[in-house]
Amino acid sequence: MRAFEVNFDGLVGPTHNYSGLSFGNVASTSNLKQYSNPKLAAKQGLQKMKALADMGFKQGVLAPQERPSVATLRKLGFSGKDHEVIRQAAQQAPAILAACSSASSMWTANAATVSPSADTEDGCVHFTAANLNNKFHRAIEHPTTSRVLKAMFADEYYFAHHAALPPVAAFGDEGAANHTRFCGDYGKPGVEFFVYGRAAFAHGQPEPRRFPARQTLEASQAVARLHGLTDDGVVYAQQDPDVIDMGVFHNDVISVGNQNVLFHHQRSFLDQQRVLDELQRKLAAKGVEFKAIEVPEAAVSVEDAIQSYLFNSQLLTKADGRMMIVVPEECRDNPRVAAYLDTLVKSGGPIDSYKVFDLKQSMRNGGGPACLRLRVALTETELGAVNPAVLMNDELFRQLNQWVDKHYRDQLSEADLADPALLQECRTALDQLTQILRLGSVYPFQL
Ligand SMILES: N=C(N)NCCC[C@H](NC(=O)CCC(=O)O)C(=O)O
Repeated sequence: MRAFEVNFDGLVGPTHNYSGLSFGNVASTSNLKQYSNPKLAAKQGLQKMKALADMGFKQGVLAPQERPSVATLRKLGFSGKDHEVIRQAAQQAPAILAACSSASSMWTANAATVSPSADTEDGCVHFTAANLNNKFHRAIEHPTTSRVLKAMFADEYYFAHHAALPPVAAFGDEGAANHTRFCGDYGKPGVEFFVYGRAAFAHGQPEPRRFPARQTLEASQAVARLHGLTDDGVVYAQQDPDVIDMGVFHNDVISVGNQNVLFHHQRSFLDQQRVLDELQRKLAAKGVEFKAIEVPEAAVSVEDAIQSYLFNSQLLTKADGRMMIVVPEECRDNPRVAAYLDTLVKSGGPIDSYKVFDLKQSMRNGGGPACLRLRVALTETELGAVNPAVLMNDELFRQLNQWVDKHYRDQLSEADLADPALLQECRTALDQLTQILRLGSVYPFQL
């Protein structure tokens, strides 16, 4: 049966702003207090989705969340009517209001880890929502993420949903940003590659000293167990801790994979050769010839990789079987990265073209093309069981642009987050969105 990779991109929410919330993510902390443009951010994301859908790639959309999260503010002791909760938080704890207002669910690579049916014991597609435990503003995402995913992948015959792992640092889980699936055909059994930043229950193992390691080995192992993966279909690797300390806060900032290809930096993993050998061996046992494209530090430094987001790219298989790499404009603006990309596509290797998108609104918070999408490999039958209203086409693109034009502001500052009208605007917009995407009631204000 035919099978596809479907990319579900996060629709940027109406409260998109720059609050410097992610210690260890250089773009986030350095753009603190800049004015954001939520309308432009949402449109940049929609442009990418539509352009890729028009090129023949399967593309879906994942809804944003209700922000500010009044429910979270109430848990923290702010009380009264909703607008009073916001007023109190703005006066007493503006940084907490900002955290509760983040549109960070747009980076759907962090929404969940997904294992396709060909890899799992029970033959279902498995989803585990990521607890995003390392950052408060992201740790509040998973309950709504789970409801939205269930509204998109509702059929229990095909889709199995797991709640987020226990919300403690030892099980810190950042979802698909640290997970790559290698395979031949998307519908055939593959090897799932889990990359972690530290082992929580081991002592004396290397770990970063400056910035946090968000993902633990134990979290990755728990997800593999929940999904019913077998040892011959799993490889674990530790990210180089020194590189985390330079600002590589997720593995998808230093490597990306698709089918049998891994595109990665020379300094991606600890014990890199062992990792590559294990991937090669386990894939060979499934009849797949693994190809690693290693970018040397001499061609693109770790700093350039972080600044340009070369590896936070999408590798997409075209109809002719060759791959296209989707990169942010920052890659073209960096002369060393631009030169590398030109050489790469002319090298005769599996990647023979690249496509550039302007995603600056998201990039300023450390979110490139790969952060903005959750990959779900599906057979034709499974794709037929997905809520069709979330799949991108001309009509949905038109509707969503119109919806953004109607409800989004084109400027947002920290002070604007104190405006109680913003909450109302957000709820009105999301209520309509759940009708467009036929999600039912998924937001706290709707429950
Ligand atoms: N690499 C992947 N897959 N995702 C990128 C996530 C960026 C996100 N930034 C933020 O949450 C910044 C929000 C702010 O500072 O306002 C984060 O650090 O978790």
